[in-house]
Amino acid sequence: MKTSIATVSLSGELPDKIRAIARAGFDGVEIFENDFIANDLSPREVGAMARDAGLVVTLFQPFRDFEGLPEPFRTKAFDRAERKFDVMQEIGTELILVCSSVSPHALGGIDRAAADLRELGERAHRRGLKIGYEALAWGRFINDHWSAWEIVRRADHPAVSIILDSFHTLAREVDVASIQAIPGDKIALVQLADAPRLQLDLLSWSRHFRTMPGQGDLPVGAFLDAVRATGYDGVLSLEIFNDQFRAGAAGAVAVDGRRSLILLDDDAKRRTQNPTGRLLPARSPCSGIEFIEFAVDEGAVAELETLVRALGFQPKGRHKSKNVTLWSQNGVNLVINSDGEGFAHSAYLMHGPAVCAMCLRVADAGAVLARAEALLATPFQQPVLEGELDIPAIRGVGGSLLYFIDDKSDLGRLWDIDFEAVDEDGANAGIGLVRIDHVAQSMEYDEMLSWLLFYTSIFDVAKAPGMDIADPGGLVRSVVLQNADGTLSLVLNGSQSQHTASARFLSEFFGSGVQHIAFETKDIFETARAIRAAGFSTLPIPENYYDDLEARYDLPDAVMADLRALGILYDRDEAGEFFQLFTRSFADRFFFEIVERRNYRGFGAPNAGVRLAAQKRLSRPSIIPRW
Ligand SMILES: O=C(O)c1ccc(O)c(O)c1
Ligand SMILES: [Mg+2]
Repeated sequence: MKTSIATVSLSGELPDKIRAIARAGFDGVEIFENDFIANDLSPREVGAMARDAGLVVTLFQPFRDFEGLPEPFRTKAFDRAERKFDVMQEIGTELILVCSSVSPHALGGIDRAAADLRELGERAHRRGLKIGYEALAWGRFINDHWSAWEIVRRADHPAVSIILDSFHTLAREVDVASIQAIPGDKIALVQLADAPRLQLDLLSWSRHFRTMPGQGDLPVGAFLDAVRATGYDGVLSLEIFNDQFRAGAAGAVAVDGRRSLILLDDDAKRRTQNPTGRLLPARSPCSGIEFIEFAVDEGAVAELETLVRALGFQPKGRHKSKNVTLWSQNGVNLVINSDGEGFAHSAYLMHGPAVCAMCLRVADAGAVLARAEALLATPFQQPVLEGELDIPAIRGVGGSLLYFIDDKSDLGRLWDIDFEAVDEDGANAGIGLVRIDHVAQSMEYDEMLSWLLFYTSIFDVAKAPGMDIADPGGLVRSVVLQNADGTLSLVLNGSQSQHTASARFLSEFFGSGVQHIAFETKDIFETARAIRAAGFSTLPIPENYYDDLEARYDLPDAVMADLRALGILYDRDEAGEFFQLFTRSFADRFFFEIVERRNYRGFGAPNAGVRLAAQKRLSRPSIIPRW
């Protein structure tokens, strides 16, 4: 697979874009005309810069409003094209993208357009250049690949082919099967882009909201399958108009682009009967989170231990060579690391008391690491002592670590190998927590698509439709990623406002990370009472909330009374019921949630605004006087 990306997809000036594209490992670059015009290097210098960076210039684009013009516009359009051919020859690229006309002067008529393209093809041919004709979804007369193909077919010139762009086809819901009627050797280039489903006019949707394949909702995989069925084996090029990406870090966006193409290609190969070429290691099934690790210092360790003890955890193991303790309850494991060296200590110095790592239980840890590396994740290693395990790990959100263990190697005996068992009170079964239900990570809004692709590409998790949740300081975007049996659920939260809890978390915490961890209990009322008995109060919930619950649902009086007394929130869907409560936050950094599910698959979204407001009241004095 040869890959390329349009310069319009990235931030910066043309040289920055070219460097970022080369560094991310693309084979080629599409020079977007506006980027070229605004830059002060000559066409020759731009071409040399791309080639020196190891890139082929796959395309010069776009050439607008060409076909179907009456005179004198027609002659002018051909003159303009000749000038662009000059530029292309200096840059050293063969192919120009002609996009379907939106000109008010254009006349319709397939044969008129075909004749214009034939003549343009002939002129290009004389200079050793080629034309690729693309239908813009909002083109005046030509707005789908099928009509564009009819024009290219009738132009009937060896230098005139079609350019397919997944956005234009999928946004209009043109049947991708029709692509298979186009001969592969008449496809000059394939541009790929995804997008979230939005109720928006096609042009605004395309110019502002395109995403990398896999980050949106469009069936880009089905589009690629149809393209491949034509025999097309040429370049796959990303063309992503996206406001966030234009403002983001070019290097990171380029890496996301490469990741999306590696994934798309691998997924496509897997769908074919006899995949050729090398496949990535398959997504290894994940059966849950083996442990969550907190980095603290000697000062905070006692406070955190008091909290986790109140939540029913008992010390069960001590690391053989580090200041690290395993706290457990019914197979739910928390690791508290207050060692003065190593990764956790660096994480503590950087972020304060925080979750510094999570460990996933997978079928094959080595395969997950290999897949992650092939998908451009950053592996992590630190020295371990003789006899201790070297647990495979990669960098995750906010520089934290994701460890992987499996049962097919010694990694499955982690607690026996690296830890010495402790048993203070073997009979203590905790307060009923049985599972890590989900982990919520806060991040910059602009990072969300990147981490979404990171998780969905490496693991067997799928995204649920995103939601906007009202924080008193603004809206918070929330996306749930979950595997099929629900053993791994990750919630990504980000907000554009600077005033939400999510945003405050980032600024005070020096970066993204875990903001809360939810545990499942089989009896939330008992669990809530046990937390109270341990001397901890939970997040206070306003009476107004309970009055509303009472009005909405016919819950028995005794249940209502317990909900009120214990600060438990409630939700219901078609399938079942949901109960949740929250601890007060630890060091104003992170908090725990406890949930009880009775056939309910969601996350209590209707309650999130109430929770956020309650946390806001506790977190710090409001600047708005209360009277
Ligand atoms: O938005 C546009 O005008 C535009 C230009 C060139 C393309 O290849 C495209 O897909 C869209
Ligand atoms: Mg395009």
